[in-house]
Amino acid sequence: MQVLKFGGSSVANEKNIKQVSSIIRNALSKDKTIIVVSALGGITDLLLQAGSMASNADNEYKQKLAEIKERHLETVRLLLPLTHQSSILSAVIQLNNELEDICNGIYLLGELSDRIKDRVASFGEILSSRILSSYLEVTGLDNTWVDARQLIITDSRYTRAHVQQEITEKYIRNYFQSAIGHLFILPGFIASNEQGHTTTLGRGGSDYTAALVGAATNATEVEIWTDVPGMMTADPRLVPHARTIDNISFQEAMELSHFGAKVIYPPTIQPLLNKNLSVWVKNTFAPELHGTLIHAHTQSDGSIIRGISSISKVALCSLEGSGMVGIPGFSKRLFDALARQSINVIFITQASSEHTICVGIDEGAIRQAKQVVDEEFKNEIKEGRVNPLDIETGLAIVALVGDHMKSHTGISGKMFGALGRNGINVRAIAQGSSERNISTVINASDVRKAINVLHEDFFETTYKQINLFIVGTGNVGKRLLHQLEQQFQYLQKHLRLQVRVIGLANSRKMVFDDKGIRLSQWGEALDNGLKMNLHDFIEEIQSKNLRNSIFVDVTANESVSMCYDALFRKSISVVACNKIAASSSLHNYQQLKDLAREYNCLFLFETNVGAGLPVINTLNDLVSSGDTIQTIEAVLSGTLNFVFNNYNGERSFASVVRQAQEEGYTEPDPRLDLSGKDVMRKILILAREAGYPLEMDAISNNSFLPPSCMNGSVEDFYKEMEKYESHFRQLYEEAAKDHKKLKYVASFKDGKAAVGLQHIDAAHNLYHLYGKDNVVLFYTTRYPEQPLVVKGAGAGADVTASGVFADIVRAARI
Ligand SMILES: NC(=O)C1=CN([C@@H]2O[C@H](COP(=O)(O)OP(=O)(O)OC[C@H]3O[C@@H](n4cnc5c(N)ncnc54)[C@H](O)[C@@H]3O)[C@@H](O)[C@H]2O)C=CC1
Ligand SMILES: N[C@@H](CC=O)C(=O)O
Repeated sequence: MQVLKFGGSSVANEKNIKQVSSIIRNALSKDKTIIVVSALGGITDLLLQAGSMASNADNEYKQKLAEIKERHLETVRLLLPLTHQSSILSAVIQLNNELEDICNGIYLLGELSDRIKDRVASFGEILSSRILSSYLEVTGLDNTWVDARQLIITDSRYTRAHVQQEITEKYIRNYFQSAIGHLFILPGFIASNEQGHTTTLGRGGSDYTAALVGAATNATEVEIWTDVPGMMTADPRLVPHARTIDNISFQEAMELSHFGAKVIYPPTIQPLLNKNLSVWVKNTFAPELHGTLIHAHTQSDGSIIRGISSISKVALCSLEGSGMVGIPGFSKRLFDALARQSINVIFITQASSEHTICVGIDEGAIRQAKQVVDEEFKNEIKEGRVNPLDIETGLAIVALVGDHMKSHTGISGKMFGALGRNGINVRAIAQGSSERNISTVINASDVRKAINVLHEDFFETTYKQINLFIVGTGNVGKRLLHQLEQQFQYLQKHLRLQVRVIGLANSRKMVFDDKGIRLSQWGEALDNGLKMNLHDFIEEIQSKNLRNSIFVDVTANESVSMCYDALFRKSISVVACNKIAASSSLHNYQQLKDLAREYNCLFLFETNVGAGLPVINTLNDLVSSGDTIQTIEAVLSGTLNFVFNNYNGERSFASVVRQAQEEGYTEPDPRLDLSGKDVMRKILILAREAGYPLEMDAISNNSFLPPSCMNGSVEDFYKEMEKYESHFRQLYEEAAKDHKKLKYVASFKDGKAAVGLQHIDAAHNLYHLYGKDNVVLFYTTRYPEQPLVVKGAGAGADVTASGVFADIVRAARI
């Protein structure tokens, strides 16, 4: 014997009923079959509405009844050929007439008792099962319609009747043992009491009917057919990559169902659990899919976490006070008080200090909770031993569920780590000693992010989604976007990172796309975007509240650098090639680093020194492994190195500088390079990263640029430099006559930093530097004589973009 139960969506209309019949036909080829049917989708609500309207003397109930009647008649008309409609049509009409008589009675009496409610609601399952039975008959599947009220006997708690197990099991067993035939159709949800009055089984009632029948007949298979592919690892509306769970234990199913995965209502499956029978959850509309097998026993398929679920609209109620410590009975009184108001407690925590007890309840019940608890503890509150009940709303519970969590360490650590890295504040925690469920209370606005983060960490072997917000589409920005586009597949395949640009801006425009901006067409997308407003851009990033968000600053703008702190406070990592923040006041630099640490995110600016060269990371590695930086000697300006390598007086100094700008080595304002300011920033950053608390104004700068070149615009600067050509030639010739090269050298020694032009001879470490190269010499405790050297191209859009890219990957992999 096998039992198949079809829910309301499976029999919602003629098309679905035909699909159900093909599943039944297939099942019949294997074994004798009992079908349990819910009402046509939406009908139970309509029936109860009609009853309630009638009791409130609202004439509209007649319209509801007409709607109910028409839905069923229409289904019959569409399902059956005209020649076979008459008997079922008259049965449907007769049942609807009976329903109408009852509702007229309710209208006249102005009263709707629970008993009559059950009577009204029962028409849904009776009608659906009769229609299905007729259709199967007409299509050649002989069957017997069985009135479930004859087999399932309950007490008289109408609307949520309790089944009398023994007698029910006996009736069902006896009936099916002697019944002739292969196919039986039963209305789910309905039963009767000892007086023969109709009762209903409450929430999940049809599942319960199937379980009772399955258990009593020792069915080989019990299948719950519904409109989803089975129980899912998370709510698919929140997590697009949620997948069906193949196997799950009853206990896990119960935990997940309690937390929102309402595919089945496990408590109603208890009869099967008692008999160690398993249940399949299958999709009516994709029967070929595996579905979910709910086992009586825990089965290990290697997964530790089975699913993630959530409950929204949760309020946390905290009872707190010194008067609670060490005094038995407080919690009992709290729970009794809540129970008196039928307030369901969905979450409990109490620290071992016993100073506070905290319960989670539905937000809808907060007023009654406050009233009843404050009343219960009014004496203690008056005496100041307990505070009035504190209630916080706008919360939700997110829970990890899995039987095997108990045999694994580190699950909660991983859970809280993932939430923390994404700035999700955990307000309360509960884990039962069964270790089957770890529940956290978080802000409701963080639920989507939390579930996705956890899903990614615990289930997705595919990839982690990284959400980028990039500001700056100039020389470096353009190359970065190009590299991101080119490397998309590589990152996904080899690093399991799916990197999407969600927000993009320059000084004119900004654009957002939650699915990721198409990088082949970012220019067009930006042109069609909104007028750039930095404040709005940052606010949008914060309100999107996406997991694994990274802000990328590819500008040279101070206002942009001043937004980092707000981003860190939302646990959003910042990657910057913009040097302004790291070379701002020591206080600001330290505060930004502290904030990033405090909010579990990263502040990465490797490209601030040496563009794509691994200068800062090398320095950090030395320091963190216990080395001490004693001296730094470096050439840190790609622009100046390029200029002095290419200038020999044959063409003007200004034209060589212009070439450096055209080739993308200079700052957006090349005066920063020529004045030595850019080099000062870099040596300042290196000194700070080496652990020395340096300020910019403590750095001496032996500049070679005539002060008047700094006046006016960039074009004025070029014109002014032309006027000083003889000055630049003289600088060159003085060095050249001694076979020396001009190098703009940055040094740091004994806590002091200096930058300036120097003559370098061929024996010097800094001499052999070509093109736009940079070189950094670290003399440390471990490298006292021969320095650790980092050398290579130190400017240029491509190498800088690749350094920014590497920082993005670093931030993505935390
Ligand atoms: N070129 C190089 O070799 C290296 C450059 N860098 C740094 O890279 C950064 C960018 O340099 P480039 O791309 O050459 O500059 P760029 O001038 O070509 O581009 C700057 C971009 O920032 C945007 N921008 C400026 N102010 C903005 C604001 N308030 N809001 C939004 N967008 C704004 C501009 O619209 C432009 O798209 C600079 O900070 C520079 O110091 C760092 C290392 C090496
Ligand atoms: N303008 C800079 C670029 C890198 O920071 C330089 O020339 O070095």
